[in-house]
Amino acid sequence: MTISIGNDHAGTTYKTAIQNYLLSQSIEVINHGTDSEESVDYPDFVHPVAQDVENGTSHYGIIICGSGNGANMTANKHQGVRSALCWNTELVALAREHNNANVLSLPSRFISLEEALEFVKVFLHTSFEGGRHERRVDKIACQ
Ligand SMILES: O=C(CO)[C@H](O)[C@H](O)[C@H](O)COP(=O)(O)O
Repeated sequence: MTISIGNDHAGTTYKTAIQNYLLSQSIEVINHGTDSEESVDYPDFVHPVAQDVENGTSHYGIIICGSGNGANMTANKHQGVRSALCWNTELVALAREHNNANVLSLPSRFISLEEALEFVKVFLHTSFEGGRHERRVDKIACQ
């Protein structure tokens, strides 16, 4: 499995920890995020993640900014990307089960690092339920 990851300065610490966790699970990581805490603009680091998911280079994306909103908005501009902003484990599970989310957006200034790592685990280990949800997810894309 390959995961693309992107973050702004608010997400650097969390990104590094998540990246280390993914590598420990033998998951390939493409790091598009900044590795510095110097102020940057989140779209510059999120569009490449969404492009990877859009074109099939990566199975999933993980994006991190302070509130998670800017990163989420950016990712969802891409066709075929379903990015979910999550701040508890139930939302993460539902994003996979009901929405077949392929990008997880994390608000680093509103969740602990332990929560962020737990959310990543839940995201990766929860399957799409299909059925009635498949019809709805199919209707998300603009014709
Ligand atoms: O884009 C965001 C909000 O939607 C992110 O939370 C950014 O990380 C945040 O805006 C950065 O804020 P800063 O005051 O420039 O550190």
